[in-house]
Amino acid sequence: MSGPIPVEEALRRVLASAEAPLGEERVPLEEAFGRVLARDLVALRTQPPFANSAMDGYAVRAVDAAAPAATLRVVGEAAAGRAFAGRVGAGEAVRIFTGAPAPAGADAIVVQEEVRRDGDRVTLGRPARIGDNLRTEGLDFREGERLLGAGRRLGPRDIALAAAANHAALFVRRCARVAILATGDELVAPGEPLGPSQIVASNNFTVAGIVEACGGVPIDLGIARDSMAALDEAIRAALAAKPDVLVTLGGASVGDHDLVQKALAAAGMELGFWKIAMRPGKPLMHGRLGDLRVLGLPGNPTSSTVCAVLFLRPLMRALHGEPDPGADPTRPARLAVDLKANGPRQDYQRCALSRDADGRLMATPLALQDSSLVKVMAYADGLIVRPPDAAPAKAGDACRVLAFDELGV
Ligand SMILES: Nc1nc2c(c(=O)[nH]1)N[C@H]1C(S)=C(S)[C@@H](COP(=O)(O)OP(=O)(O)OC[C@H]3O[C@@H](n4cnc5c(N)ncnc54)[C@H](O)[C@@H]3O)O[C@H]1N2
Ligand code: MOO
Repeated sequence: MSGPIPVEEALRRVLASAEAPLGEERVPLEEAFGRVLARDLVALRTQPPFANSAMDGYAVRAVDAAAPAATLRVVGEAAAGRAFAGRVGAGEAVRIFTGAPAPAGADAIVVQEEVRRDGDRVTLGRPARIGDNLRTEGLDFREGERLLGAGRRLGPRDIALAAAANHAALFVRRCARVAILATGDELVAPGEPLGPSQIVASNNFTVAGIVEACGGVPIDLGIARDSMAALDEAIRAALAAKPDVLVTLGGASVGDHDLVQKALAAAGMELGFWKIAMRPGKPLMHGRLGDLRVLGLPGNPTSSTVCAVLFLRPLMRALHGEPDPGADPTRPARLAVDLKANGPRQDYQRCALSRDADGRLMATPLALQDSSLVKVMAYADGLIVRPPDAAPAKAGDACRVLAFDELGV
């Protein structure tokens, strides 16, 4: 086996294993939130379909309303959903409400606060100009217009746009199914009785949450013990669940009880790579078991989380057909403290993020960086990314950070 590969190379190989986006399915609009469009969204209608009033007031002909204190005769009414059937003629006005179609002949709306009404007469407080308070047909969008591109993850405003464009259902990508298998004799589920050498499994919750944040469906395969028999059975259960991705947790390193890779190989997995030049997360494993993409995440809680953010998230974005799934997720910031030179592994330091007096993003590494610490991970705002062999850095120097809330993790 060759040595650890660089992070970029590992990401490239993980993304290559997505091959093509998952298939598409048609879902009602009510179920489209968070899904990824599989086809461009094209408007089925023009919005607004007719010129309409932006205000409650009177529809007039600007030519009649040019003189100061012009008085017009009110000949009818137009409300939202109920147009005025006639035409506004010379010296006439139509009472109109917000959203109502502009009557034929009218080319301006005078707001009601600026008129005096007396029976069927209305006297304008000031002259009107053509187009005043009118919304033109197609101001928003036109039938046939491409409104959203395939690959767009749908938020609430996108779904409103689809509704306005008269789509009752949308073609979206099938949600990636991600089976999650925790491994280790020491693990029990929260609330279960704990033996003397045991701890509570937590990584599976991080990964399941990240899967959901990426629009996927987590499939909890529970905890497998550190034996070939238990792992074989768990891998069979994983295959039966027909996931798109299998994530294993723990047992990825070199210890006598780290059997995950061996069990997967026995089940027919073709190993892609094992070990990356990064910290935490060095023993990450990637392979293929038939159609299934396998990501073996290291057991340390920080390591599994960092690997899920850096590799599982882009893999899911690729499976969902989102654009540029491997895009650099970092942004620029400044260091709040000095940092020592980095070693040969790309380093991901848990950090707090804040703004300085000038509003610049500042990154402060948290005091404890041990990869076993769940609390530090929960409290961190993000990660400072330090390239392999980075030189010592001073407070105020530029750095790159990955902000968890921006990535929804
Ligand atoms: N001789 C060496 N030892 C280790 C190396 C190495 O290169 N040589 N690498 C270290 C690094 S780096 C990491 S990371 C860990 C990863 O080891 P494994 O993936 O085999 O993980 P485990 O040994 O199963 O567990 C490590 C640690 O994490 C806890 N754990 C595991 N699963 C969960 C879970 N679902 N929820 C919460 N905590 C979990 C587990 O109890 C262990 O404490 O190996 C180093 N060793
Ligand atoms: O890579 Mo391990 O993930 O350093 O703790």
